[in-house]
Amino acid sequence: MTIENFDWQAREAELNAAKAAPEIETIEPADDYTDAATVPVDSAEAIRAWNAPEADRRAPILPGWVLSRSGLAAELTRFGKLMAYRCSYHAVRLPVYGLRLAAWSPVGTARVVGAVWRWASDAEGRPIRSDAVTAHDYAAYQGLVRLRDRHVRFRGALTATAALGLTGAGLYVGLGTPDPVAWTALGSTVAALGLAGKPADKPLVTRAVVKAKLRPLTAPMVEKALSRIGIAALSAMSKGGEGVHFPDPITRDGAGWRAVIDLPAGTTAVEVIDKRDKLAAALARPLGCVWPEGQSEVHPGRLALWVGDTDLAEAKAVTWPLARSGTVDLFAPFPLGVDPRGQAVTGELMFTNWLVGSIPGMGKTFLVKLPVLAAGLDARAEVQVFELKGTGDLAFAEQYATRYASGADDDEIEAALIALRDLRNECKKRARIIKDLPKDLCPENKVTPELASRKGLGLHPLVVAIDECQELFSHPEFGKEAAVLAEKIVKLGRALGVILILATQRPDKDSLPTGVSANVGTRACLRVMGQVENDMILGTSAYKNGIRATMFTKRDRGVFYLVGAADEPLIVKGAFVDGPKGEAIAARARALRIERGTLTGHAAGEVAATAAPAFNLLDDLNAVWPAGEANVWNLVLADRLAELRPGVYGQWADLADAAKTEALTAAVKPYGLSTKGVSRRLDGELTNRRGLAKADLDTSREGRSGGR
Ligand SMILES: Nc1ncnc2c1ncn2[C@@H]1O[C@H](COP(=O)(O)OP(=O)(O)OP(=O)(O)O)[C@@H](O)[C@H]1O
Repeated sequence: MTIENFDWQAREAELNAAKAAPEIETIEPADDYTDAATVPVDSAEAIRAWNAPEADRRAPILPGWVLSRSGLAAELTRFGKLMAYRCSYHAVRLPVYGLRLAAWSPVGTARVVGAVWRWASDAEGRPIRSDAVTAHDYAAYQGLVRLRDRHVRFRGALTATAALGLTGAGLYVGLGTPDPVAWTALGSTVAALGLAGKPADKPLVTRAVVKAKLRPLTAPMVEKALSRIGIAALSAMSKGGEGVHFPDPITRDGAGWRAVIDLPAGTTAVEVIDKRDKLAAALARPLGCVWPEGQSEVHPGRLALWVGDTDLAEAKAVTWPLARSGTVDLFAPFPLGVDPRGQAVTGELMFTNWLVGSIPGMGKTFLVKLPVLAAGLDARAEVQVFELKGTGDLAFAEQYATRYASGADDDEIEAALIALRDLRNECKKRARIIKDLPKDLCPENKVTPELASRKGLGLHPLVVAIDECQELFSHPEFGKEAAVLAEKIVKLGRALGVILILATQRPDKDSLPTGVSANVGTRACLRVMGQVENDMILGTSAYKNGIRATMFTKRDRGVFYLVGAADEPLIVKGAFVDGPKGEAIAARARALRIERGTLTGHAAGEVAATAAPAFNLLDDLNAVWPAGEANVWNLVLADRLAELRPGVYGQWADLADAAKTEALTAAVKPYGLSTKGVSRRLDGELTNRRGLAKADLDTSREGRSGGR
């Protein structure tokens, strides 16, 4: 449209109509709005109608440390030790305090005598009497003098009596035979006079405990610290931006303070966790005292900040409650360590596999010791240990383990592989046993404590620990098979009482199969250097959710994130069991097995299972058997076996058909299996070759598997 043909009249009418319209548009519900921005977004009706879910959060009646036995013991011990220290400190200095009091007592005597004299002579009335004289008010003066005389008479008599009494007592003490009462009276009098004569600027006792500059955590402190850690939304607080909110009061929690904070809208707890070191600097506390955690179940912007009195890394090593005595029921939790508040943390072994990871030297092997020892202290459990570093860190387990190997060579790595193969078969065997059990004995199709306790049934807990498992999984020859087996065991063994504990110092996808890391239930991660390792051990998205073992420093030995043991991820300082203690506990584990009659395998001096043949032909045949076939030719089976395990049967693949048939016939003979003629139609012609029957194979396998 050009300016010439613009309809001025229409436009003017439009403007007039607009002027006449009311300034505020009233909105009727039935209006047909075309402009969404004009629709009110807060509906009072909807708010009224909303039946809000119960969201009260109740503060605990008693602080956490009172309810936990270890927390209470820790607080009482701390208080008792402090008191004992204070008493000894002052007891040693008692003579000095006595001398000080004796030295000050003459001045004290003078002060007391002066005060008594002023009182007895009614000295306080003197200024008023002087005022009456100055004012020539003789009547008032006479009244005051009478009052004074009355006072002086009464007070003088009282003072004289007291003085006589004290003099008598003094003479009695001084001239009579000294007795404890007399000495106590004298000492108390001198002490009281000494205190009365104490110069105002000199203390009698020196301070036993000079308080560290620890101040209670307060809201302004937290706000100030948060505004200094370099997060824009938090820095804006000091310039009048949106502040943080404290939904709960800051409370004492264990040996530290706990603040729950709602961060400004749009800021997540993870952002703060990421800046833990800056937060510690802003609070002027050691890094090991400052433990921020997210509470994503409430909302991602909720931060729980715990500031301890002492550095977790500096704290004394945690004693394992089972170190001296006690047994374990693997169907119940066993002690693992303490959280930063000092509260006990437990772990479980039944129905959950374990994955432990960290960079070298942070306490991984010490942590693996705990479940291995706990399994030892349950006499029902069969324990197998493979320590593929070769330093013998888990050698204590030789006392009770059915299989044990320590070393970084192929022999030990192969021993671990053989154990995995056998575990896989054990899983199959147990699955069959469980399937055949009456439903009332095994309602959930998994091992129960009763079933695990039945001797001979073969459903006892079977715990297999592989330390430095990256050596196995990244092995050029055994790695692939081990990965497949471990994944199957981790997935199937759990309910069958077959538990794997895997520890690695190289959590990457070549050293730790993703099928294994994705299916493990209990994860413990000591210090790692990056997000990938963190998530490999603690689970996908752990890093994103603020569960970051990267925040541990190199001083945090034995400190780890534990996921899967409780509803929430926990920071734990693991119990410390040194070499001699480990041996002593293992000796108890051995004694328990001897008593129950379950000491077998390596610990019983039998030729280690690691020396067993590197394969079990019958199980391998079962694994490659074509589904649904009753009889199969040898040469088909030989080809399949060669494919399954090239390192063992690979040479058969190159043989002629007849030689293949012969080789397998010879190989199965020692197992009591014999071949028979099996007919097949080949290119329309019926061909007969040597083969095996599934029924015969099953009978032989049944015959070889025994119960524990
Ligand atoms: N719970 C703990 N409390 C205190 N110190 C511990 C704890 N666990 C381990 N440490 C210390 O950490 C050191 C290293 O522990 P450990 O040998 O278990 O490390 P690692 O991670 O297994 O190392 P590598 O991967 O090289 O085998 C130990 O010598 C021990 O002194």
